[in-house]
Amino acid sequence: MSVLSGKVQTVLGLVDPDQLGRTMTHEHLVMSFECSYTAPPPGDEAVAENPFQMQHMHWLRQHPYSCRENLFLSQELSALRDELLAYRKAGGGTIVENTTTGIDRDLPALRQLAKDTGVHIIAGAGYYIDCTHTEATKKMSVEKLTDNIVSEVLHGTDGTDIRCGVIGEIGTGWPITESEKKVLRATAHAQSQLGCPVIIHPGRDPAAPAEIIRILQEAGGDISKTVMSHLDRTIFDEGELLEFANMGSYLEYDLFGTEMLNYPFNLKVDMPSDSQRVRTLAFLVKEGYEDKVLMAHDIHTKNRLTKFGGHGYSHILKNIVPKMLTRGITQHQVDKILIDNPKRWLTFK
Ligand SMILES: CC(=O)NCCS(=O)(=O)O
Repeated sequence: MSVLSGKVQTVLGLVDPDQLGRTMTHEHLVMSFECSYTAPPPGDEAVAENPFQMQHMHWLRQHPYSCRENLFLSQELSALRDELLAYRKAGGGTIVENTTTGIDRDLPALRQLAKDTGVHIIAGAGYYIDCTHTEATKKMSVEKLTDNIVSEVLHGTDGTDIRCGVIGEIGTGWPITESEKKVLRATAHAQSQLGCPVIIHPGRDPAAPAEIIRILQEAGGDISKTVMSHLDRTIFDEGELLEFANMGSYLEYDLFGTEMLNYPFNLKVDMPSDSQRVRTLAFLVKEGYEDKVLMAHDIHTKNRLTKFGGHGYSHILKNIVPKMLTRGITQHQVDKILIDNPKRWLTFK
């Protein structure tokens, strides 16, 4: 038993799990996504230079990663404060902030946002995908990586005493690199020491989630306390989805609000619509996975903020939940997905 057992760790300290309320388990508030910049389609360079105008909003939704300015959520603290106040008003209680080392985590800013708005914010420990690993990170042993992650949870990080309450999002690509495999093993070792929640960003291939679970399992991770993110753009076949669900992790649909015809990170992928996401959730609930499903928006670009005409952090609560209720998911099941499942996942063993 540690001092963390039975508690949830927010950027303002430990809280009782019952205090969390409705929880988005995969968001970003303060981050930079510069690592994922992709050049605009030929001919669109001028729009990409100056996109924050009404007439360019559709372009920005279709090409969010092709405008550098769009990749710096960290520049929008005042808008983020307004977003969180609106989220509370819409019935939200908690946000898991998945920004890890490599995409510019800013813990003091998260603490200030939590103080200003009353929303519980839980910060993420660990490392994002390979291309953001420094040379020093790549050279670290699994033991050293484990110690770093454990310390981020127990003592705080980035020169602060602000402690992380989950490990992740831990980034992986496809195929998974050697450096990412080391981080996954360190994640499992840290989790087995701490009894803490873990959340994973898989590569964009249907085989990636299962491969990650195998690596974590072999290293002693607790799959029942692990979330597999971004399933909406990763597994499309219902049979494969059920096979993966059977491995025992939480199943996260976290790109609600994302609308994109050509997904630049894998052009073979057809990004689903919100209606298709709801249909998949209804399928998983029907198949008996209502205790495993989680939801979020994974906001990581500016155009998705309401300030810029985006859907904001309250989209699920305001628009998606009513739709779920018309598609065979009961209010009791919605409460499981938004309250009970996050609470169980986030509570330290
Ligand atoms: C911040 C982050 O990693 N978001 C995931 C974007 S993706 O397109 O689903 O990989």
